Amino acid sequence: MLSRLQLIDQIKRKKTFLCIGLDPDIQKIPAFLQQYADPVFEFNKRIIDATKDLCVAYKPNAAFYESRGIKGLQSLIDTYKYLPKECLSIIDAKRGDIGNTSDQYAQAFFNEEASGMGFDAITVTPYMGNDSVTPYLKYEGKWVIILALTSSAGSKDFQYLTTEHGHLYEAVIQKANTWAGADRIMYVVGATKSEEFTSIRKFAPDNFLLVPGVGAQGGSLEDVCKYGMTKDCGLLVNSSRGIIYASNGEDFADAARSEAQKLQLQMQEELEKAGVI
Ligand SMILES: O=C(O)c1cc(=O)[nH]c(=O)n1[C@@H]1O[C@H](COP(=O)(O)O)[C@@H](O)[C@H]1O
Repeated sequence: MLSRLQLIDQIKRKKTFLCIGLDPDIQKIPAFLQQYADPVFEFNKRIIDATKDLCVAYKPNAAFYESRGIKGLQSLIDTYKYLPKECLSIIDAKRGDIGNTSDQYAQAFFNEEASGMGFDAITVTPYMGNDSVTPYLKYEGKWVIILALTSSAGSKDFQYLTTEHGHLYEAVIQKANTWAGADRIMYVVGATKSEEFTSIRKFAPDNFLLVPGVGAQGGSLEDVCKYGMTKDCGLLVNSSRGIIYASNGEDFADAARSEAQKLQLQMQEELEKAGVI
C-alpha cells in the first residue's frame, strides 16, 4: 500500500515520476532468456533491478500475461512479488463490469491472500458507472485509475462526445470525483492529448494522472508537464516499449536503464521548473 504522501515523497526523493510499463511480449524479449525456466519473469526481474532507482511505479499490463495462460499468470504473480515495495504497483487490467463481478476482479488483483497478488492500483473503465467501480474503491488504501481520455486514436469515437457537463471524458471526471473514496482515484490521460490537460485540471486539480503515450506513441513529456503538473507533481508518466525493448541483446537491461535515465533527467528538470523540488 502506498499513500499519496508516500508517493509524493518518493517523487521528490528520487526526482522522477516515471512509471515503467512491464509489457513483455514473449516474441520480442531477448532470445538468450529462453534458457530460463520463466523467460518473462527473468526479463522483468532484470528490468526492475536495472531501473528501480529511476522510477516510482511499475505497471504490468495484464494482457501480456493472460495471453500465455497459466504460465503467464505465474509470471505475473512472480513479477508482482518481486516489485520493490516502495514503488506503486499498478495492474493495468482495464476492467469494468457489474458490481458482483467487479468484486471478483478486485479480489483477483487486490487480495493477495486469495490470489497471490495485492497490487496498489488497478486501471478500470468507467463505462458501467458507479456500481462497477466501487468494489475496487472499497479496498482501503488501494488506488483506482479510471480511463478518462485515452491515448488511442479511437478516443474521439466516444470520449469527445458532448454532454451537458462538457465532453464525455470531462463528465466522467466530474462524476467519479463525487464517489466515496475519490481521494484514491487517479485518471488516465494520454500523453498524446497534452492540449486537453488544462481543461482536465479544472475538474481534477489534485488527482494524480497516469499518463501513457510518451516514447513509442510519440507524446511530449514537456507539454504534459506544462499543462498537467501540480505543486505535488500530480503526474505518473508511463513508458513501456521505449524502455523495455531498448535493446534485444544481452545488454537489454543496461539499455533499458539508459532510456529510463533519459526520462528521469527530463523529469527532474520539469520538477525543478515547476518548483516541486
Ligand atoms: O491504461 C493505460 O495504461 C493506457 C491507457 C491509454 O490511454 N493508452 C495506453 O497506451 N495505455 C497503456 O500504456 C502502455 C503504453 O505502452 P507504450 O506505448 O509501449 O509505452 C500500454 O500498456 C497501454 O496498454
